[in-house]
Amino acid sequence: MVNPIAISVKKLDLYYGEKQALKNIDMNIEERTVTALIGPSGCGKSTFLRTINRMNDLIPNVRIEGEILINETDIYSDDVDVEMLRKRVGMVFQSPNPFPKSIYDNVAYGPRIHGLSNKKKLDEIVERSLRGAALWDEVKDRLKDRATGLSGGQQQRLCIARALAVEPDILLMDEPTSALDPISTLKIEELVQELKKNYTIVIVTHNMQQAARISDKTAFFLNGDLIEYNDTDKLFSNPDHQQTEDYITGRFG
Ligand SMILES: Nc1ncnc2c1ncn2[C@@H]1O[C@H](COP(=O)(O)OP(=O)(O)OP(=O)(O)O)[C@@H](O)[C@H]1O
Repeated sequence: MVNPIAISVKKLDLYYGEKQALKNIDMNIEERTVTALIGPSGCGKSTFLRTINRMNDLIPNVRIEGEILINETDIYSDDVDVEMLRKRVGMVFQSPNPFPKSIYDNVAYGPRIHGLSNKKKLDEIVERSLRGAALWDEVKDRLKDRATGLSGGQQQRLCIARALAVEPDILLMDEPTSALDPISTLKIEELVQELKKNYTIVIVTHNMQQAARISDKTAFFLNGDLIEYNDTDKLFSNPDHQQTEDYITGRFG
């Protein structure tokens, strides 16, 4: 079954000053799928991920050419409201980064800055988001405790709950398990499988086994080029390109 396209990337180039970090990237990402971005350090995975919610806008001297269409709108056109874009395209980072606030306030943060103050509605959103991030049962009796007292794995699921609270369509994850122990990693991987029923997920990972376990499609980057974008099973068992083969068999990277 082919899902509708959630993100359509067309001839995307990105430069940091003179240096080109993404070269002519074309990619269609389907709704409600998990796409893994893999490749050696410095190949452009995180840069590419950040283009999808314009996080690179915050970096000086970045120049972007080409298009990224989300819901048929080019997110780089002048009239795009970047705050609204980031509401629809949430992001989870490598190290869990909860705010130094309570568990409740972390999750309620996004809805509050978007103007919601009704306590009952906020309570509902906090519960729904924490359930969605598979954290509710562990924290429901201590919502007023500081988030920084949670374990690393719980903090990362809290960050996922915080992202879910503003009801995004797309979730970007930049190596979300690299700072976590194996059990917390497994929980996040299971959660990703659950979340893809409702969200489109793009995840950067250094762990090829993780990409193979959790993604539907895998994109292999090398020196800013998208070398291969294929069904995950195909890419890891019978890739179309020699460079992919060399990378997944450990010949470089
Ligand atoms: N803020 C920046 N300013 C200048 N160059 C940058 C910046 N961020 C990344 N780069 C360069 O762009 C290239 C791609 O970096 P990027 O972080 O996207 O790679 P990556 O594949 O995510 O690497 P890693 O796996 O190590 O995180 C690298 O050459 C990097 O040095």
